[in-house]
Amino acid sequence: AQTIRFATEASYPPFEFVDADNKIQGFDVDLANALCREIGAECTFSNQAFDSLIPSLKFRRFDAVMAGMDITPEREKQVLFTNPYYDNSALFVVQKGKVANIDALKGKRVGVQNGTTHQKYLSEKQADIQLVPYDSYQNAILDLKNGRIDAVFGDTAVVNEWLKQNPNLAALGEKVTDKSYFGTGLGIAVRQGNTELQGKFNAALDKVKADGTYKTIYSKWFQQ
Ligand SMILES: NC(=[NH2+])NCCC[C@H](N)C(=O)O
Repeated sequence: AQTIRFATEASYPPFEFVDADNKIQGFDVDLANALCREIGAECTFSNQAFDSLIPSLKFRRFDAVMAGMDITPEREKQVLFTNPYYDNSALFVVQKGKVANIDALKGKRVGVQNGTTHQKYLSEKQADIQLVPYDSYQNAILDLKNGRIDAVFGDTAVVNEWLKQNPNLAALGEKVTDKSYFGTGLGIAVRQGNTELQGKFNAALDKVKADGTYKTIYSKWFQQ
């Protein structure tokens, strides 16, 4: 069978994380495995720094990137995306009672992961916020809990997961859905020109959406 090598950055539950047995798990992994079953391919996952995913894909170290990655016009200049597989938005998280509203984040320190749409959005749209870049969102949340930073900005489903694990954290303000950063949804990236794999993924996505597999996987990982 064909082998499809996926790369991700696995500190991003519920999309992807490393479990107690050192296995990469999550919504993206379950969905990728369902797609691979449709395609009749063998799939492998490896864990990389988020900002190295697109460069490594271009260098042919992997065949596909599935990492809670937003489809953006800027990334589309470098890679080819499948149709969106998840509707995305972004949200701030703070220590409960510490920050009144998004305006109050002016001059404050906000953690983001390097290479993400969150980093780009804040640097371009919220220049008054002091950005603190992290290699992983796990480290950003640790610093938020320790009070080294004032907020973290991440994908809504991931923020909801942090809120579940940390009763002392709270969401701040409304979801951000600016189309040029977060609006188009998450996609699987393949190399420019690899329309063959893109086509297989899209056909498999249609299939798992139609036969209920997608819904089952979705309900396993996201609270309704
Ligand atoms: N696996 C991860 N750490 N993903 C971070 C994704 C963040 C954001 N959705 C982006 O595309 O830039």
